[in-house]
Amino acid sequence: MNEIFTARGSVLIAGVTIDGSTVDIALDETGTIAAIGKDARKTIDADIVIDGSDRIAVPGLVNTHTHAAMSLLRGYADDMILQDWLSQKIWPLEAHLTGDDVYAGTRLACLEMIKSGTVAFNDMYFFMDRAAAAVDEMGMRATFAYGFIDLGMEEKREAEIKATETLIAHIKSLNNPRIQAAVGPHSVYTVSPEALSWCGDFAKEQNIGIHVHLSETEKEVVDCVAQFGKRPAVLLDEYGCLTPRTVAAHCCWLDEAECRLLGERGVTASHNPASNMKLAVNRAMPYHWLKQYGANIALGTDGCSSNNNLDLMEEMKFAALLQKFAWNSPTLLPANEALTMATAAGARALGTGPGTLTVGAPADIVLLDTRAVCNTPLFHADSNAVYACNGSAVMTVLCQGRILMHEREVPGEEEIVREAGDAALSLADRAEESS
Ligand SMILES: C[C@H]1O[C@@H](n2cnc3c(O)ncnc32)[C@H](O)[C@@H]1O
Ligand SMILES: [Zn+2]
Repeated sequence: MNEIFTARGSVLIAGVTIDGSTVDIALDETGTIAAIGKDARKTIDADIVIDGSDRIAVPGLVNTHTHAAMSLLRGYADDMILQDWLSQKIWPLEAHLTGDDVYAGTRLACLEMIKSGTVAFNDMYFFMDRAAAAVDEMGMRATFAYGFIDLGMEEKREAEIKATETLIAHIKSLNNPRIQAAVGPHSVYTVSPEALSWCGDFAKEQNIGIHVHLSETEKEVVDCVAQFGKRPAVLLDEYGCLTPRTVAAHCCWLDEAECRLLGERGVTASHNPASNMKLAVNRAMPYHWLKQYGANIALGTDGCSSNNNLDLMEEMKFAALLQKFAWNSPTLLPANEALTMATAAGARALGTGPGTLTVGAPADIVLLDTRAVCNTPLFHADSNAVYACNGSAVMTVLCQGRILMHEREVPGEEEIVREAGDAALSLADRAEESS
């Protein structure tokens, strides 16, 4: 293994391009950006030097909505409508998941995210203690929520409460600043009002965030209004589930008043354009209203079964294009705003720092290849990053100053891919046998 992955200490990224200027970035031993500038190399006696020539530095990307271990379900069930997809294909398969599957799937997801420039993600799934172990080994940051689904059944609610409490106690016991916990009520159509109320109270008591699917489909809104007499965001608010630490995924069918509500509560709306288009949810998140009312707007990929990859570089382009197309406005969501969604807004959502390349910020840094075809010519770096490149332009990734990928090499890649492939086949076999 390249010794750059095992060496510890201060790091110098020498002669890298930021905003069109060539500078050094000096990182101290704690993984913090200590200096940026032409003479930053003089501020440290670097243990590790990374050559930054032919590289553009951007902040590490943050994926604010995914189900990482669904990497095992990539291509398992495509081209279906959401309710059928979940109830006929995904949930029956997930009933056979084991902790070992989630560990293997999360490692594959981490590998894929690292290779496309993501350093942190917001995860909602099952066996999250094993997902956390995978993330710790891979060196990324993540926030883990157990996917709470009670379907209105009291017995199930008790079990989901226990699973949530157990996960949060476990994550807190790790005392690892890269690994956080959240409460994860799946949605208003799978979680009873009693359970939503418990989730809101528990998140407040534990001083942690909430991760929820919100207004993904028109059916969700219509059914919610028919059952409860109010729209999904209003319902969530009633039960204390809209807070400055809530990440609401999708938000496609919010009306203007709900966008104002999200803005007032300081909620993060996680836009997942590829998943929304693939599942044909038939409306794009109202970016313009959410922006107007001050909501934090970030980006997510959703799981690998509805995307079908975890490349946030690609997702920036989907976001910018979908918004323009859906709302008939070529000026909506320009490249610099797509980059902000994928970096600073995501970091704000998960509390992982400013999500910018600034002195004092965590050294979560991605180096893009200026010699890649997608970066030639290089009139506007933001434009190329959003509209021309995908994750394959990412050459080096650092998280908290630790080098996770260098020159596209990630330690252990072959074994991670092999084990995840085996786990996916075995999972599908077990599901097949029982059907
Ligand atoms: C945590 C549970 O959420 C399921 N899931 C994955 N993608 C979506 C989606 O787009 N909408 C709703 N639910 C989703 C996942 O399979 C788990 O069961
Ligand atoms: Zn989802």
